[in-house]
Amino acid sequence: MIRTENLKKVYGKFELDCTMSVKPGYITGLIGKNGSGKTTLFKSILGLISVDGGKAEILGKDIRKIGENEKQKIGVALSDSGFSGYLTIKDMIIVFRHLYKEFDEKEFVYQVNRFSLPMNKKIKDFSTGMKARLKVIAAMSHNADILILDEPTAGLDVIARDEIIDLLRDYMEKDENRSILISSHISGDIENLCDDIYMIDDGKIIVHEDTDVLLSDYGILKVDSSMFENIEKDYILRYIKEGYGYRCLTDQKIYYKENYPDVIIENAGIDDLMTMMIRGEKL
Ligand SMILES: Nc1ncnc2c1ncn2[C@@H]1O[C@H](COP(=O)(O)OP(=O)(O)OP(=O)(O)O)[C@@H](O)[C@H]1O
Repeated sequence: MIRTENLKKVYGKFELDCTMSVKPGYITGLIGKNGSGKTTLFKSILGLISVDGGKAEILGKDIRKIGENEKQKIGVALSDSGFSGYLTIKDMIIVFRHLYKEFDEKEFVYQVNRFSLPMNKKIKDFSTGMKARLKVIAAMSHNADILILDEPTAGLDVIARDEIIDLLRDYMEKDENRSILISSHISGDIENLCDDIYMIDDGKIIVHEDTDVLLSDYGILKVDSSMFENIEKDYILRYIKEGYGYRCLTDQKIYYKENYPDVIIENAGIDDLMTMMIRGEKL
């Protein structure tokens, strides 16, 4: 549904260079620390900024050739843009009736009421949580096949984040060919929601893995210096020297469990993985 191939964007010393894909029926997560390039990648995919090389396709079409029909099938919520603060939800409904052929007004109003969003209040006076909920339900309001959501849970408390995650699950359940590309720097949100995870650092994809594989196969080994000298290193992706010895990231946890029963092996969450991939050294 989305495919990029060496999609490039240069801002001074920062260079985005990303190859990735979002498959139908999948929720694909993009995780990366602040400034790693998530918003730049989304804007490049959507053709909202000029790019410096590579390709991007949405729904099988080059982004530069995308027409009105395809645009109707994409729902977008970006982190640094939104609706004019001077509009109310009532005003937005009028805009959406004209903008989207498949605007589902009944469902949109249902969601607005469900989240107790005020119809007649100017959006600039909404709280962060209200604006975030509105962005997501607006992106979902017109029967899009694909949602592109940049940090939809940023700045929200845990309850509000869960609500948005539930909304996204409901959206996927309605049609098995829908897909979502979502970015976050909150690893828990990505881990709970996504089928497929890309990790971005300094504009480059550093890990791409199925969430299930990531949680089942990746692990952190804790070894002392002599064990570190002797252990099989073919499956160690990164290591960090610490007081007692070494922390090592592997994508073959079972191999070490079977062959080195005395070694402490912890499960690697997404935060551990990101820390190890970014701060750790390669052998
Ligand atoms: N319009 C711009 N002009 C110059 N540099 C930019 C511009 N937009 C982004 N950058 C730079 O590109 C890099 C990536 O920024 P980007 O906003 O894509 O990161 P991000 O991962 O979305 O960060 P965050 O999680 O903080 O939103 C940063 O170094 C940023 O300073």
